[in-house]
Amino acid sequence: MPKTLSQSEILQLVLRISIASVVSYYSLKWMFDRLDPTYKSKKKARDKAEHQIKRLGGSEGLELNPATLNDHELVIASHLVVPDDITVSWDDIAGLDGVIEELRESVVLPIRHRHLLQNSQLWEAPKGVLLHGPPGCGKTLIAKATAKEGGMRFINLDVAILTDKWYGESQKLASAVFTLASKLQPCIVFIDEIESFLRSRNVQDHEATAMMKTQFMMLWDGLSTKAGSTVIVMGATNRPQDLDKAIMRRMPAQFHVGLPTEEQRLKIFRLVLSTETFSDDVDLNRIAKLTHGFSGSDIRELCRNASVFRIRNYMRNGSGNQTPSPNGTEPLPPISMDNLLSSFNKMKESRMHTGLLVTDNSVD
Ligand SMILES: Nc1ncnc2c1ncn2[C@@H]1O[C@H](COP(=O)(O)OP(=O)(O)OP(=O)(O)O)[C@@H](O)[C@H]1O
Repeated sequence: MPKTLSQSEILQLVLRISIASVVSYYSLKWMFDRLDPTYKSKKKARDKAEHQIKRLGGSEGLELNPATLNDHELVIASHLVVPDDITVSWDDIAGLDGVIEELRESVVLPIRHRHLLQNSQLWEAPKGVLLHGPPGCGKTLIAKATAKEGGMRFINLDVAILTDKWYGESQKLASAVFTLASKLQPCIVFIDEIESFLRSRNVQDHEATAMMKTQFMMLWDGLSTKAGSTVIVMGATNRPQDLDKAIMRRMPAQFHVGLPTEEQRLKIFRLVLSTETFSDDVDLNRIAKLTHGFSGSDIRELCRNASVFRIRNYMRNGSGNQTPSPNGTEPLPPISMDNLLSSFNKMKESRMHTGLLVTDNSVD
């Protein structure tokens, strides 16, 4: 006759089975984690995310415990930029006063003064903003400055992480973007090259990609209907024509950030050189005229090169050797017109070789 177990024996057995299950679960989890080739980068992202959120808690009193975030939210949070780290403000952008003024009125003021008109749905910031135009003309700069001026947290979303190769991960990450942004609000989710993952849907789309896009839009709509939500998706693109029409509709505020005109280039030159000393012979009007087709980023590069030319001349002694100037105590000479022109000619030449020289006169 089989022996019946006493109550304490049954309890012991249950306890042993429970302990064995827990140990097996964690051992297997540990093993699978390490088998995942992205384990190390995920861990690094998690550590970075925790660090950034703790900093937000310190400087802005954000009450968010990183331990309450799920793995996917932590991956997204690793792209969080803390306002203290945003060094850009409106003052660092030249020649784009019109765009700045509109963003100030439509995004920054409603967010900064949201307590004033809590019940007005008309004075709400748009849930989507699109900045479009050629590379290097200040789209990222504008997005960061808007976050800074609006006192908003900034998630610089890298679209590559949303296209995770593991089935189902993309959707979870897309959902994490919005749940995290809501916890961090007021918050801007910035997506550079937004057309690369929200391009017009077509039949060749992988099923998982199509589902991720649909889910992204549903979550975005969820934000729009949530009263008082201060999460803004800000997209930047060089190819607005490639964007899905449904996405376009979700970004009612759209701004063209084009190649600067001669007048705008002059303003950018003045701004970039405002911290430098330059000689009396520098004619900024002339250099602004010459640099037709240059972006703001090109102008910065031109000035940086001019500064390199200046230092190179300074380091050369009279015989032209690459040796420091006598006893190295002479003050650094100011940037000269010659330095700027040498830099301009160098850039023009390299652009001719790479075919990047703009010959379209419409921007001026
Ligand atoms: N209007 C501007 N005023 C001052 N600096 C500018 C301006 N436009 C561009 N720059 C300079 O060029 C750099 C690059 O600009 P930014 O990254 O904002 O361009 P972008 O339009 O986002 O380009 P991309 O499409 O390549 O991301 C800036 O960090 C800044 O130094």
